[in-house]
Amino acid sequence: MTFDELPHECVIEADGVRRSYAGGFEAVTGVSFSVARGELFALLGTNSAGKTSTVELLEGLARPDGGTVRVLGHDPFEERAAVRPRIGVMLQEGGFPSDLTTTETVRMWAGCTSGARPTGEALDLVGLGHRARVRVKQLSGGERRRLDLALALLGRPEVLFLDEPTTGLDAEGRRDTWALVRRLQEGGITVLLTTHYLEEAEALADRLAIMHRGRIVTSGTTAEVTAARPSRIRFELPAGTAAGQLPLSLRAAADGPRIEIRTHRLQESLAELLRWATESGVQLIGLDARSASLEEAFLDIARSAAKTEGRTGTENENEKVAVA
Ligand SMILES: Nc1ncnc2c1ncn2[C@@H]1O[C@H](COP(=O)(O)OP(=O)(O)OP(=O)(O)O)[C@@H](O)[C@H]1O
Repeated sequence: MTFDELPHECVIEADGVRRSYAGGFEAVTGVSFSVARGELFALLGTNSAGKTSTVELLEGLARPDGGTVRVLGHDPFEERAAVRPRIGVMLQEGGFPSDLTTTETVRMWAGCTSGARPTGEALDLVGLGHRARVRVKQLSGGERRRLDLALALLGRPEVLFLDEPTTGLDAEGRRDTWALVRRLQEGGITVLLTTHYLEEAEALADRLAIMHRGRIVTSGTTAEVTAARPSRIRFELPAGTAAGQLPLSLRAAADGPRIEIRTHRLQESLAELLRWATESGVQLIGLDARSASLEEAFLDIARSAAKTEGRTGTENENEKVAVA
């Protein structure tokens, strides 16, 4: 039996989950997914898609208004005492008393954590060992996020919930956090990550789901999510050459001199374009060909969902998408 054929223990399960807020607004409208032991699952979404509202249910912070959630085989709200010691939670915004040092903060937290790591180990794990005596108010935004992470890891959790863990970190800090998350995953931890950074999901996630307006629009591995999307070839034509001169099969969206060809047959389309350019003596300026990325899949989903809802493209450009 290969590894893939072995039955994987399901550690996180959401089945038809719903959540409404006061006034009747339904923020989560029937979300289902599962995460196997040792997997990293990323929950992505447009602004206000309902990611945090969903994750809070899994963390046991609220009871779903419909459907069921299970973490490590338990209801995280009803059986909080069984679940809480085995999970680590890094909320979007942690709040610390700002006059305490990082060591005092970790010690205080350790007081309410069973089987806590030694303070120095927790700080070293997130690269804050050298900031042990610094007061929280003197830490940078990125260092505070790392302190949040140290607290989430204090009880050696089996399951880690990371809600936008790298927001506010610079590129180096973000990559350090990714490396740490990978190390933790190698040690067998299961991770549920929400992020606005598509590159972060691409770098870390075994599987992911994209949410929009309270529901999951698509899910799978990055390859599965991007498979149905077209690849893209971009270039500019030199002065004196018009888009109309391109071979018929490559007539493309032209925006001034800039041409964009969307194709499901990248190799064939590119070969045809290069043959035409060589035979016609045309120099393609800034030629760039790439397979569909998660970013494109995300934008496509946001655009088509907006169209279905009768919103304009201009409005939709406000959807928060960041590429680190
Ligand atoms: N306590 C609350 N009371 C009322 N509405 C709320 C509450 N919390 C969230 N909402 C609404 O629920 C919707 C989903 O919010 P949520 O924070 O879950 O989305 P999100 O995907 O995490 O968003 P973002 O990525 O922008 O942080 C939003 O419209 C939000 O305004």
